[in-house]
Amino acid sequence: MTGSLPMELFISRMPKVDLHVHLDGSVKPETVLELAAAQGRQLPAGDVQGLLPYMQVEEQCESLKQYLSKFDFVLQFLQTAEALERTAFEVVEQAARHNCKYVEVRFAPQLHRQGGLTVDDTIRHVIAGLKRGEEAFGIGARAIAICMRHDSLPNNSVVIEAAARFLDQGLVAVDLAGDEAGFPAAGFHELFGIARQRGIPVTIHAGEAAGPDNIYEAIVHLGATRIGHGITLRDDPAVLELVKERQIVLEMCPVSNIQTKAVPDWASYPVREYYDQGLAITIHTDNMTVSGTNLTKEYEIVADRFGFTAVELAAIVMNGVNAAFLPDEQKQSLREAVGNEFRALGLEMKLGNRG
Ligand SMILES: O=c1[nH]cnc2c1ncn2[C@@H]1O[C@H](CO)[C@@H](O)[C@H]1O
Ligand SMILES: [Zn+2]
Repeated sequence: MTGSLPMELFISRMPKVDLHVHLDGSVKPETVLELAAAQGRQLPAGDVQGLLPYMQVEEQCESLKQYLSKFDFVLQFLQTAEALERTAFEVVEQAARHNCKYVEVRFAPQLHRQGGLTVDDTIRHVIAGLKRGEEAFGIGARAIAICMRHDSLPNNSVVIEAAARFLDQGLVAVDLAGDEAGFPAAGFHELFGIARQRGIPVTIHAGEAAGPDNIYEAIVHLGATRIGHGITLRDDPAVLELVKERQIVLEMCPVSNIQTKAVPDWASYPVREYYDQGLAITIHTDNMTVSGTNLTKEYEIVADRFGFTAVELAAIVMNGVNAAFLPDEQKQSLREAVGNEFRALGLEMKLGNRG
């Protein structure tokens, strides 16, 4: 029941959270125009329409690798304090526009050092932008630091050690992203051992471009309590059972998952299957610009294609609230704020789909 609201309106108005959104994949083309001018850099096009092909994947994207090639262009402009602060602020702005109440913005510090910034600098500037966004838009925003799969152990260790210094200062977790098929999770035991030692929460991209063994590795050996995507989970019933048992959260990003060919088509997308099995699934954007998406669109698609009701969508949002890397007290106020908004939309809700 959505009360008297048509589904589309309900979805656009409902409170949401985005726990999986990359900073460099969510830069507005308008902003690149201004950053390029300020930085004295040449652009291949002088307007938003002309820039889009450099920033957004084509319909016929074949793989995660091809998808990842889109990030090179935008990263040139994200090498200064100003650019990091501004783009972090603007991710919060874009999220707030879709009535997102809380956003965890992830980025890879080592990809932003060509202008001489240290890893600590990059984290500081991103957090500053998120804080300004929190104040301007009245929503919550935290950072997640990403280690890149192709990077060296020393470089990635610096990221984890820096993350430890910013823990509870605006940064809440660490992640591993990049070419999953080329660099499986098993190669990162030592790196994420540091995260465990330092007590940093972990989410790992896994089961997106490789099999469920990567999900197993991420949970058992890398300490992940949340999994980015986890699409291939159904290929191994034992790993699926482990995810269920440990209440591991799946950060699903439908539009991106279709583009990277995590599944060949919508008919094989497992969101309904996972939900009905009682897995703690959540819905996010991954990369608003690269994927050409936003939170409203993601929820519209799953509602449309998989027949999720308003009550079910609310349960998915609540799964996200429960999975936020926030201290209990802050999570509780987020839960109350989100619950109140659902009630104002005429929905009596249960908290998540796990009963
Ligand atoms: O869906 C994804 N899977 C794996 N890696 C990704 C995905 N989206 C973005 N990145 C990678 O994360 C870096 C830091 O944000 C991006 O530059 C991109 O290489
Ligand atoms: Zn991602």
